[in-house]
Amino acid sequence: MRLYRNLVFATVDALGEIFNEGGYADKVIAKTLKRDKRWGSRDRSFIAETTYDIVRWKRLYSEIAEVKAPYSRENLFRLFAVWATLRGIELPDWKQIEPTPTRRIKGKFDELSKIRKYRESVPDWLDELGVKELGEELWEKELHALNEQAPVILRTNTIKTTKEKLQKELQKEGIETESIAGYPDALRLKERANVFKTEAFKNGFFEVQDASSQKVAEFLEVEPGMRVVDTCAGAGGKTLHLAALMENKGQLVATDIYGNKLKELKRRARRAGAHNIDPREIESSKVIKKLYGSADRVLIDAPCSGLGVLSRNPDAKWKLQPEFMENIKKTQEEILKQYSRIVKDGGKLVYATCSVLPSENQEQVQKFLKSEEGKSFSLKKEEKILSSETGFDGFYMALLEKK
Ligand SMILES: C[S@@+](CC[C@H](N)C(=O)[O-])C[C@H]1O[C@@H](n2cnc3c(N)ncnc32)[C@H](O)[C@@H]1O
Repeated sequence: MRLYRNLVFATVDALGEIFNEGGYADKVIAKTLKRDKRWGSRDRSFIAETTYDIVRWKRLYSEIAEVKAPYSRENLFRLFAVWATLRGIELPDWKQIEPTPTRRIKGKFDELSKIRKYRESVPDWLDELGVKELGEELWEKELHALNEQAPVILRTNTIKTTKEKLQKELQKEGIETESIAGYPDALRLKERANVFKTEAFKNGFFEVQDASSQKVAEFLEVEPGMRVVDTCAGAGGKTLHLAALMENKGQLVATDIYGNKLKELKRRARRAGAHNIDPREIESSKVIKKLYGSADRVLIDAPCSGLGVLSRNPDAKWKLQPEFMENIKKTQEEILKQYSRIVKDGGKLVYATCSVLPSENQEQVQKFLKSEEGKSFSLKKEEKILSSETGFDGFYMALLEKK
């Protein structure tokens, strides 16, 4: 593989923003890719994938390169040199890249790979937490799976098309996909491609959504004509799926504390042809109180650590802090108690997270069931999805019924 100066420099700039200025990898990469209109799809995937790789393996590569935060430009080039060397790519003789002894890099890699926190590249505190929550063996497997590059999965928008028709449309645009057993609306890309550029996307025939995430809306057992509330709707990944399962019939209230996310939801809903969504920003507790006792179905896709989606969001390893973990658990507990009151008698509630930690998942549900607010609910079923078992995101979902 030949290394192109402008692509490597763009990657190093992106890494500087992520590591030194706290930028979010997805946003920084999206901005970087806008820098040069002449970049083709290969150039763009070089920048995106190399940046994600170095973010993913930050601790391991820093240890090998003997560099520390805050990273000087010279140090960022060192990290890049480690990345290239470990992939067998010949380093160019640019002045920014010092001659790096390949044998030394590989030797250090072999030595550090014996220790999990370096091999899987995680901060000490997170490694300790993972072991405490899942046990040594399961954490090791899960962490390894979460360091793999995530596959690209689409969810067919059944409001507008069928999976078979979508597959043909994409094929016409040069994109090959395959079905996934057990996931009725999902298609997996055989090769990575920028699906957002396709006519099929512009026409609202699909959304990009991980296979595990596609299970959540199904778990809620919605039916056309119901009154459903998606309490932590964000930009609407699951809201849009719920709308499709409800066949656009009934009422789907989508709330979130961030109005800008709901704006994005509205845009996506228009593209998807979903007409039964009523977005409501939670500006005060009144917005939720007004909904008490009114819904057949309630989804709480709770804010969480996001540890189950590390494969698509590897910078969370470095951005998460122990204090955040404590606070988010309190938020989850409060949200469950408050938002469960939206469910009417005989109605159902799904509590879901994209975390693999029992303390954010089954332990929260158990605590809720023992609380005053949870007394009238019973647990119907729950599913713990591990990335090491499915190859998709780590997720948790529980279906509760109100007596
Ligand atoms: C896991 S994300 C939701 C993802 C979204 N459901 C989807 O499928 O695309 C959690 C969401 O909860 C929102 N949130 C955080 N605290 C909240 C609260 N107290 N009430 C409602 N939403 C909240 C966040 O803004 C975020 O959008």
